[in-house]
Amino acid sequence: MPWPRRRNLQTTDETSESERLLFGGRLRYDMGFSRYEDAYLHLSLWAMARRLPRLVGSTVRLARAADRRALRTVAAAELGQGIGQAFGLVAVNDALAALLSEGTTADRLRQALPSLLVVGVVAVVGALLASASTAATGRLEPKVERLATERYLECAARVELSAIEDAEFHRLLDSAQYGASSARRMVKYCVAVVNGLLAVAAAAGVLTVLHPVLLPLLVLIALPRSWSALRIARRRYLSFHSMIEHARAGHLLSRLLIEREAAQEVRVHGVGRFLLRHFRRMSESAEAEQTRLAHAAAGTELVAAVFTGAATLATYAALAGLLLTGGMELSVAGTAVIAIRTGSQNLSTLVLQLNQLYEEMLFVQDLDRLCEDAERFAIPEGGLSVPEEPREIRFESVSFTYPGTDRPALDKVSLTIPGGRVVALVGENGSGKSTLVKLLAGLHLPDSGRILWDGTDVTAADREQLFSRVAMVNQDFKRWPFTAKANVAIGSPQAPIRAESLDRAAAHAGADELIAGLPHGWDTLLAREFRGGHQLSGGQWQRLGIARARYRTAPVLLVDEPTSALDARAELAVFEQIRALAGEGQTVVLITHRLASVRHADVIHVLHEGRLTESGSPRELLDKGGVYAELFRLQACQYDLDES
Ligand SMILES: Nc1ncnc2c1ncn2[C@@H]1O[C@H](COP(=O)(O)OP(=O)(O)OP(=O)(O)O)[C@@H](O)[C@H]1O
Repeated sequence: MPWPRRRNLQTTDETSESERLLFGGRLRYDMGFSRYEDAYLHLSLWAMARRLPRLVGSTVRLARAADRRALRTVAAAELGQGIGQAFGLVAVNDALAALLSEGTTADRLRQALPSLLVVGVVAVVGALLASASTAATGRLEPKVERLATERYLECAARVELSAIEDAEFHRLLDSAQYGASSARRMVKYCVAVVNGLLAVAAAAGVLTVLHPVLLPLLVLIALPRSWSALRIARRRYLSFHSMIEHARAGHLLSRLLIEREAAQEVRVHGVGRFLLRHFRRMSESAEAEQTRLAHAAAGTELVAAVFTGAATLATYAALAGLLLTGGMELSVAGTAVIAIRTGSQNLSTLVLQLNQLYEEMLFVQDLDRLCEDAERFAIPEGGLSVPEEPREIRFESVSFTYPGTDRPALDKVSLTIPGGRVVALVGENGSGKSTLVKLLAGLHLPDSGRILWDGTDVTAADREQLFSRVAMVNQDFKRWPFTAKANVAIGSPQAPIRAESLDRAAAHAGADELIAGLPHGWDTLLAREFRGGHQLSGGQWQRLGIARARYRTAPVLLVDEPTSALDARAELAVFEQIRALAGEGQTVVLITHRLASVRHADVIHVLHEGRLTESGSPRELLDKGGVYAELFRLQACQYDLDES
């Protein structure tokens, strides 16, 4: 049974005005060119049936890892119910045969009594087993979801920074997040499918015994519905994938409307109405896609219903024919009707559950694929050891271009960062300073050239060790929505928290008074979205960020615009402190646009459009009269500063 042609799978075509204005164009993936289609969606009904055991197998493995005892209970209870159903049908057959036989009513009832008793016992045992299975499944499901979520988070956390910035990987992150809840539901559907299979097998067995022609007829009844269910599921999944970025954008708009950072502009500039209008437009596009899917599903279901009806008619016609030609007894025909009804009901339920299992499987496969990709993009483990206190860090003709861009952010940069000194990176916006720092920290690797920590090439270095040698405060350092204590201690998250180290780090960053003034001191929650949360100003956050980097006590400190939000006095104090660090042997790489603040740096490197244009001490650069000297004088004029 072939899958629908691609033409039928396209999502609604229009690009909304909102997509164009806010996001620069169409937010739909063209699934026709996607590898997903080939790899995972060319599934015929037969191929799907063949995959089923592997599918159930992988869920069972996950469930076994989650709770072996609960799994055993579920398996035993489901098997018991299946066997019970077969016994039940046979007993119904015997009871009917007894009831329809010759003799008085009392005799026939007496004859049928043992079989009726079996039917009753089977029903009671079945109910007990079903409740045992429900309890165990309820215990199992959340554990399976937790395991799958942990797997998702681990995969996401171990990849290179470039993967996180990659749109394709992001899409996978988006869709795979549903994998964990799908894994949870797969447990339920697996149980239901196994249960359904046993029930269908029981009905099929009874039907085959009654008359061999009845079994293929039963299958015929179920086929159209299976076809339609799988076709609809596949269409839905494909649509989900092609619309995933659109859905994310819609979600983003609704979040922007309520988030704190945007709240002021939302009100003063009237952005609320603007966002709401675009939210509505985006939602309308999504609704149009849902309508398209619903229409397609209705058509498919109608076709399936016609075939199911025809197959049912054929089945009952065959039964009537058998009765009329004497090919079947009346009592047997009675059981056959019951078995066909139960069997086709069971089959329909089975198909529905298989379909749900299939849909969930697609999302679990996304999670699998994420983990495969995460493996490919993973930050490698092990490597050359990185010196604990490097004498120098050298860039040798380093070039780097961000994935998806044409212009190199760094172009053949060669420079030296002497250990235990303050080195300033200076240059206009977009000249490559932050990129240089990211490469220095091992967050990106150079496309060409080498970065050497003494003799150790960063590309071959043990990256975990490299990260442990670096403390970082960048422009958009994370403002963790935790307590002040956690916000500083997170600088060294593996180490036990020491109060005196916290106080020292705070004093260093000029944050000691700030901490003392907080309502609960170090234990004050710095997230207004929680009850009792406290709001810090930008400059206060920056002090905490600096305290965090200080708390980490790594040999190399990378500070990117550390003082942009600080008042003049605090800025001066922070630079004093940073200079003092070099005195203690720490290497400091400092990015700032405040050139007066780097007058006391040991070395200044000036970048322009990704290239190194000047290097030297502040005095040398001023004397040289190049870009630094010009920028410095410009700023000095503004502040009426003297060169000295
Ligand atoms: N994650 C990224 N993906 C793609 N391009 C990037 C990324 N980050 C920076 N760039 C580009 O790389 C170039 C250098 O950026 P970088 O942030 O290193 O400059 P900078 O000197 O630190 O600028 P600023 O002074 O404004 O902070 C810019 O053209 C920027 O657009």
